[in-house]
This record gives sequence, C-alpha cells and structure tokens, in this order.
Amino acid sequence: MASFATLDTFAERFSESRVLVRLDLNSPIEDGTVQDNRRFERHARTVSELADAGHRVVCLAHQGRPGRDDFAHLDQHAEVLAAHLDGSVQFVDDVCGDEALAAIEAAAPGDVLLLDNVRMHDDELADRDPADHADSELVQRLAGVADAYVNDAYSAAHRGHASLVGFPHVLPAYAGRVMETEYEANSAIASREFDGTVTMAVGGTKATDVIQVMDAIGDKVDAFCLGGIAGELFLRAAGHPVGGDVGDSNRFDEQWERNEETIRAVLDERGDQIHLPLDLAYEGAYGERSEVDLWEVEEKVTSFLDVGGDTVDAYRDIVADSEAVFVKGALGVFEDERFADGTVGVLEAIADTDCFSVIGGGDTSRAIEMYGLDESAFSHVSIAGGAYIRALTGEPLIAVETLRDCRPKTEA
Ligand SMILES: Nc1ncnc2c1ncn2[C@@H]1O[C@H](COP(=O)(O)OP(=O)(O)O)[C@@H](O)[C@H]1O
Ligand SMILES: O=C(OP(=O)(O)O)[C@H](O)COP(=O)(O)O
Repeated sequence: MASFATLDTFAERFSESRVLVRLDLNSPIEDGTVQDNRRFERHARTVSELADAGHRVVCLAHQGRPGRDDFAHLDQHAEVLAAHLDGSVQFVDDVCGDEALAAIEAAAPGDVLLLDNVRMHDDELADRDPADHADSELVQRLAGVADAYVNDAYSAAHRGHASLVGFPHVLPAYAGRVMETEYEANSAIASREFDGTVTMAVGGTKATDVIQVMDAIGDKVDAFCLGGIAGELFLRAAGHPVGGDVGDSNRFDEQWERNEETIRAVLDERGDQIHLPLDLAYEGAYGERSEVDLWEVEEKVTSFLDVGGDTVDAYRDIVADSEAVFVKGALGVFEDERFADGTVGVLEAIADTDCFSVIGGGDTSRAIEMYGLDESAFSHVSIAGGAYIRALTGEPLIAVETLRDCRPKTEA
C-alpha cells in the first residue's frame, strides 16, 4: 500500500486553508492552442473538492520542457481548467515572486489560482535530492504562505523536481484524488498475473522513458509492438537507415545518443519479444499518406509519421491473440487523420477483444474520443505515461515515496 495521507484526512485537519496543489496539466499544443484532455477533467475533480470545501486552492503545474516548442506559460491552461470547474481560475503570471505571494495572500475561501509554469523557475529542474529541493527559493517562498501541500500529479511522480518532492519536507503533505486513484490502479496492475500473452504497444515521443525500463518490464511482457520514435530507434539499432533527425525534427539523435547502448542490449537479449515496423508512412508530394516498405528505405529523407498498413495488420493479429495489452504512447501522429492508422488500429483491435487493457501516455488517450472509440472498452485509461510504465515494473516513483516518507506525523 502507498500509505500516504489522502484528502480524507486533510479534510479532518484543515478548514479554509491556503493549500498548494501540484497538478500535471502538461498538454499537447497545436498551432499555439493548448488542447483540452483528460488531465484537466480529472484534476478538476480534486480542485473542486478542495475549493467547494472553502480552501484557497493554489495550483502549480508545468508545460513542456525549456528549449522545446511546447514550453509555454499557463494562461490558457487556467481557462481550460476553469471550463471543467463551476467557478473561475485566476492565472498568476509569476511562479514564486512577490506577485505570486501577494495573489496567494489575497485569495478568498473557495478561490482557485494557477501560478505560472514552475519550469520557468530554475529551481524546479535543478539536479538536487528532495531535502535540498526543500531548501530552494521556489519551495521556501511558496511554503511560507501556505498551510499544506497536495500532490495530485501522479503522471509526473517519476520526476524528482522541486515542486514534486520539495514541499512534503516543509508542509503537511497529502495525495490528491488523481494521485490516489492512479496509484492504486497501476500498483494493482503491477501485481497482477496473466496466463496468456501479454503485449505492450510502445510509441510516442519520449522513447527514453520506455527504453530505460524495457528490460525490467520485459519479464512481464511477451511481445512489444513498437512504433513512434522508439520504433525508429530500434530499427536504427537493427541496421536500418532510419531513426535519425531530418529537417526540423529534434527527437531522434539526442535520444539515440542517450540510449544506444541500452537499445542494443535490449534488442540483443529480448529480440524474440520485439516486433518492429515492417513499413512506415510519410507525407507524400501532394500531402497524401504514402507508405514505404522498410527494406526499400535506403536513406531517411523525410519524417515517418506512422507505421504502415502491413505493420498495423501484424500488430492487430498480435493484439487479437493477447490476454492483456498495455499501450504506452501513440504509434503515429494520430492527431492528423492521415497518420492515425497505427494508433487507432491497435486501439480498435483491443476494443474488439475482451483482453485486460491499459491505455497510457499523456496524449494517447485523446485518440479514444477523437476516433469515436468507447472508453468502457478499455480496463483502465491512465493519464500517465512514463510514471505508469515505471509503476508496472514495481520501480518506486520518487514523488510517491516522498509523500509516504513525509506523511504527517499526526496521521502515521
Ligand atoms: N513518428 C512520430 N513522429 C512524431 N511524433 C509522433 C510519432 N509517433 C507518435 N508521435 C506523437 O507522440 C505523441 C504521443 O505522446 P504520448 O502518448 O504522450 O507519449 P509520450 O509521452 O511518449 O510522448 C502524439 O502526440 C503523437 O503525435
Ligand atoms: O506528460 C508527462 O509525462 P508522460 O508524457 O510520460 O505522461 C509528465 O508531465 C512529465 O513530463 P516530462 O516528461 O516533461 O517530465
């Protein structure tokens, strides 16, 4: 059991408090617009529970990574979050400066504030252990105007960043409803045994997250079906001239350098479990979806945006024969209908069987409503990606560990 304190005990101890609530609102941004997704809807339940009880709710969250094109302020996030609440959300254009402190001090019972992207403050991503993060300016200044801290950001709980691990050392700390339910669901899955084939479809952009735990998950998974960035990186290790950056792309070479050794080792040891794309899809000269057989690729000159039709058929067959299927990340750029075949093909194949299934990846679950699939066809739709696959290996999540280790003494 997690044995962290939850909002049940928070409610017994605090009234009309100033509470810092760490959410994970990290979202896709298309043409400059933040896309609504399950993270807003689920975190809104935690925020509503606290605001309705009369607490002053001060939300902290991040968006993207510095230097990436999805690194952004959180003004739009405040609007999207407000749309899921009965009341409004005041965006504060500051992380922990005087403006932020003044806004927190001026908040009235039931108010909801969202501070700016915590990754805009250098302390957030500094390479420190949790106790040192607790001494940082970011944590000290905000803790000085707050009564308690709630961590609801399960999907970022694998990161040891200041706003995730610093506050429990200096404030009474509780798990929010999303943290509690995702933790329970994913821990239960980790301890479950399956008799038949267990398959994991792996895609998305954060190949590093999955590659780093693939060896550990490999003992539980019989078949990996690879697509997205990870698929191409494994193809590169297998000797194909793909898996590198072309044009403006900056997803491949950096992840290849960080993970080449691990990818080669995993391929060597677990080659029989790994299914790689047989063909790939790209945008043709007239904007149409075009496909190329893997063996015909002599040089990568354009970005591949999906797995090809033969691959989709092969992966569908594997899913159809599976007793459990886990999805981590989309197999292609499903937001563009032309490149949704891989992602949607696998999701449809899962929905057509009665296998146990978990769909994870910050963005991937959006494909469920975008393509008219029924959420009830899946056993669990997680709003986490990297955190959920780590949980499947049984590896601890640092922010969960910190909540547990710093559990308020009155509730031990
Ligand atoms: N070949 C690809 N090239 C670029 N982006 C891709 C590719 N395949 C999948 N994606 C993107 O990956 C995202 C899925 O991300 P997500 O499920 O959150 O996993 P991750 O957290 O690993 O990025 C989607 O937005 C999709 O557009
Ligand atoms: O979206 C997230 O993770 P996910 O894509 O693995 O679900 C979290 O917000 C963590 O973000 P990060 O991977 O930039 O640290």
